[in-house]
Amino acid sequence: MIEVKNLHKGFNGEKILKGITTSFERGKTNLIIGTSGSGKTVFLKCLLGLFTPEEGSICYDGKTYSDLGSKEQRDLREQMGMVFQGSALFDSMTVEENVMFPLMMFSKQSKSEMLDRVHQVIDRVHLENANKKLPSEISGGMQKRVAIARAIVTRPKYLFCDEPNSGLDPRTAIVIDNLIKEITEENDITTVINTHDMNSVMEIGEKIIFLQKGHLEWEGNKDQIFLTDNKAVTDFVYSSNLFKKVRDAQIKGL
Ligand SMILES: Nc1ncnc2c1ncn2[C@@H]1O[C@H](COP(=O)(O)OP(=O)(O)OP(=O)(O)O)[C@@H](O)[C@H]1O
Repeated sequence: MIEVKNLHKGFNGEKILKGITTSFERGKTNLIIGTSGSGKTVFLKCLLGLFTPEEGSICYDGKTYSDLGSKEQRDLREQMGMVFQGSALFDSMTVEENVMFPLMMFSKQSKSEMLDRVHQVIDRVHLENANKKLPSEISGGMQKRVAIARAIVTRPKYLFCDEPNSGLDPRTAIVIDNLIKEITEENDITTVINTHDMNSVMEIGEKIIFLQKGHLEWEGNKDQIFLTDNKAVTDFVYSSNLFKKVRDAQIKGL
């Protein structure tokens, strides 16, 4: 579980995050949504320990990051996995080498133990026939699977995903969402996903926080989001004509 209290972060005198308090449960897919520029990526980078907040605290299963020494902070960061926007795979490395990379950096296992683990996660994301391929030889959806495999190969307690669906067709996007949700449940990971995608909200939004100009404007789950009358949230949810039409059809009883 991650507990965030009164988090403030700014740059050059401009306040970006303005006192965010929330929590993310273990074994659940937690989503951060909000309009462009609302501070979602800055928040995710604070959770990853990449940005130091000016005020407030982030507590990971009882350990408050700012209270830890540099070695303990490093140990904690090694318990975090990250799926970057656009996958961020190494072009010149095969699928297997990409997935192996974090183990080479952080693990003291033997090569054969590492390879066993790499094959285990590659199988888990259903890429068993792509081990020796380069990223350029596989589809965008498969590249996301590699990125997920690489993020979980070190058995992280915390998984952060920045727009894991970007660039995918709607059907593949849902498959990737559900893969992240299944892996989160199976491994009891605290997963936090930054997304713009209303399909993701409907599919895997077990907890959703809505940021607006650096404030936490609303929080709830995928059912509650359709019941709220918070205008900022409804403007976001119904910005798509599809959702507007579904809502109008429901109101008319169609
Ligand atoms: N390293 C930085 N230095 C200065 N300003 C920054 C930095 N990172 C982000 N910002 C500013 O913080 C604000 C929020 O940016 P952020 O990337 O968190 O928004 P976002 O909600 O993720 O937007 P989007 O959905 O478009 O990715 C923006 O005004 C941005 O310019």
